[in-house]
Amino acid sequence: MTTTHPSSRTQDAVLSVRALHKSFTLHSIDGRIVPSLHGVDLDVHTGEHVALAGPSGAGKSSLLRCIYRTYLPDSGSVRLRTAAGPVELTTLGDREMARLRGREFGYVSQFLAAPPRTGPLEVVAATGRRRGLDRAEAREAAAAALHRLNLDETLWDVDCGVLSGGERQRVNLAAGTVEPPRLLLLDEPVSALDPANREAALALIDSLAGQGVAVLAVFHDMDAIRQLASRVVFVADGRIARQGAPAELLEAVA
Ligand SMILES: Nc1ncnc2c1ncn2[C@@H]1O[C@H](COP(=O)(O)OP(=O)(O)OP(=O)(O)O)[C@@H](O)[C@H]1O
Repeated sequence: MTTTHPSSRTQDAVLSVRALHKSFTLHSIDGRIVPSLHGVDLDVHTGEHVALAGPSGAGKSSLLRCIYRTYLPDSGSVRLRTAAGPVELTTLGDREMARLRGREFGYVSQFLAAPPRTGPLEVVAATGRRRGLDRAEAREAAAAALHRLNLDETLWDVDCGVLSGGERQRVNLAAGTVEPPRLLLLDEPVSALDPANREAALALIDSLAGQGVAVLAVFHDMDAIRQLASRVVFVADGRIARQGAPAELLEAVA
């Protein structure tokens, strides 16, 4: 078991997080401070699949959100290697951040955010277009992703708002992985899926490393971590407690 991963080389990391701190102020409860992250350091490299594990409330989702800047960290650095070179995300302007989110990195949350009266094919194809595909290519790639995740074709033009939780999760994952960016952040991407659909989703996620994508994913499911991860990072109380190969680390915490 290691506390510092041997391949932590900042220079060629796709993602480099340093000394990241985040706390929340609950203004409705006398300004109570809820600590969330305490100085997280993490590198993720091309083709690596890093799984974030740890107890509920440990700070795993907060870490993903601080990287994607859904949450603004209190301090620290989040550096993304882009086509134009390394970019510091914590201080980036909103317009440039929106551009990078479209093309350079993606975040698959547990919840599907789709415009009203929009069907799965359109939602997934729209992400493909933002990632540089033309209209026809985007529809083709979207159809392939939805097929791969076994979403029944009769649902492809149905308002996403009426889909079941598992169907929405598959649409979300299809959108996240279509024409995948260099870094994908996944927050419990298979939590609502039945066994057959879960296997299809895990296979899709597993294929990303071969396409040169770096994946940073939160999983509660230890079997999924064993199946997919090249490294597991165990988060506890807002800190990285341990990290290493899944076989050694999961055995140690079992
Ligand atoms: N928007 C928020 N406002 C206030 N506190 C928050 C907010 N988001 C997260 N927290 C707090 O930060 C801490 C870490 O939460 P986080 O969701 O990151 O944990 P987690 O490890 O992802 O948990 P889980 O596995 O249950 O999803 C928790 O104490 C949580 O209550």
